[in-house]
Amino acid sequence: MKQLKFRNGDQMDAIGLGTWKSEKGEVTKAVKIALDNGYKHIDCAATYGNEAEVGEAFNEVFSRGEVKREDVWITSKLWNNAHKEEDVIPALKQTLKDLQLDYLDLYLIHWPVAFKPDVSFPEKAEDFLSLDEVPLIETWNEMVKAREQGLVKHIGVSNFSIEKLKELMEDTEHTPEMNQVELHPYLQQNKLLEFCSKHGINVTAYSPLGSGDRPEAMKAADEPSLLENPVINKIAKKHGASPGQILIKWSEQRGTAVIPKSTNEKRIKENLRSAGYQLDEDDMNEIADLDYHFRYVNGKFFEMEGNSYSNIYND
Ligand SMILES: NC(=O)C1=CN([C@@H]2O[C@H](COP(=O)(O)OP(=O)(O)OC[C@H]3O[C@@H](n4cnc5c(N)ncnc54)[C@H](OP(=O)(O)O)[C@@H]3O)[C@@H](O)[C@H]2O)C=CC1
Ligand SMILES: O=C1CO[C@H](CO)[C@@H](O)[C@@H]1O
Repeated sequence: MKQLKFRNGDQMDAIGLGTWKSEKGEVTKAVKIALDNGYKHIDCAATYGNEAEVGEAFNEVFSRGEVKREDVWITSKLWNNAHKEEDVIPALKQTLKDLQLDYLDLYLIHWPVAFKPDVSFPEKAEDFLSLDEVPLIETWNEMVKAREQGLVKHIGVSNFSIEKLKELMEDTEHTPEMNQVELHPYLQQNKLLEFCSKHGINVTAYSPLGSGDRPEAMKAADEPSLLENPVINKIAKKHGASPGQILIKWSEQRGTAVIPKSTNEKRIKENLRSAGYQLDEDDMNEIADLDYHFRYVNGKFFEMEGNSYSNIYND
């Protein structure tokens, strides 16, 4: 499997396990299966509501001693209601407590969007704070402090467009080390990848399989299926792989990290085995033609009449 290199020489396994929508009753088992079967990279977030259950798996596996904490890359994310200076490190400490860890490998600002501290998920325009009220640099400076204090090894962002990255980088000498964004054959993010590569920012691909288990309210009526795409299925047949494995391999082969979510034992194992395939030039060219600029996780749920957020992705 490919490794992503960080500026200080640290390395991260390209394929990790996602945990959004993994039910509390299932996620402990899923993370244990992953770690016992060779995963060395787990993606978490406070807003997934299951960090305590993920932490039970870490505690059990690390105390058994076969897999060591220092051999696993653990990412989590600062939720949008803790962007204020005084809220960032307390939110991180809560995540560390829930995950039963002393440090994270990577901590990300989840979105370039801020909510009021008592809002978990916004329902109306008044639930938001504008980026004039809580500038991203205020939040970022606390992320830098968290890294200086050793609470996290690396810091980065998520759902940041090129414009948002540029704005932040104008205000700081501490360039983000990671941008985690939606990325798959229907949203290939070529310009963003080029920008990130130029500035030494690693990229992680989220929703690589099309996020089929998202809440219905987040789905468009006529959205295209990645797993059922005929080109992906033809390439899968050619290699004796599953369509999911081709989608995961495609991201890994392009040099990004990729974090498919599963709580199913067979698919957890199958997804890690994606690394063993190799896509040839014809496969890569055919997949390159599928870039429809289509988003499954549409930031429109943060764009409300009367708030200051519009066109979050600068599409
Ligand atoms: N930073 C951000 O804003 C975001 C980050 N993320 C992160 O990325 C992760 C992955 O994205 P996510 O949106 O969950 O969706 P994915 O694209 O990973 O799709 C998950 C769905 O695919 C199914 N699945 C898993 N493996 C296979 C397979 N081999 N073949 C067929 N179906 C499969 C899962 O079902 P089953 O569990 O039954 O296998 C589930 O229904 C998240 O869990 C989260 O960690 C996601 C969205 C936003
Ligand atoms: O990671 C994510 C998944 O869940 C959230 C929605 O509830 C998204 O905002 C976010 O991007």
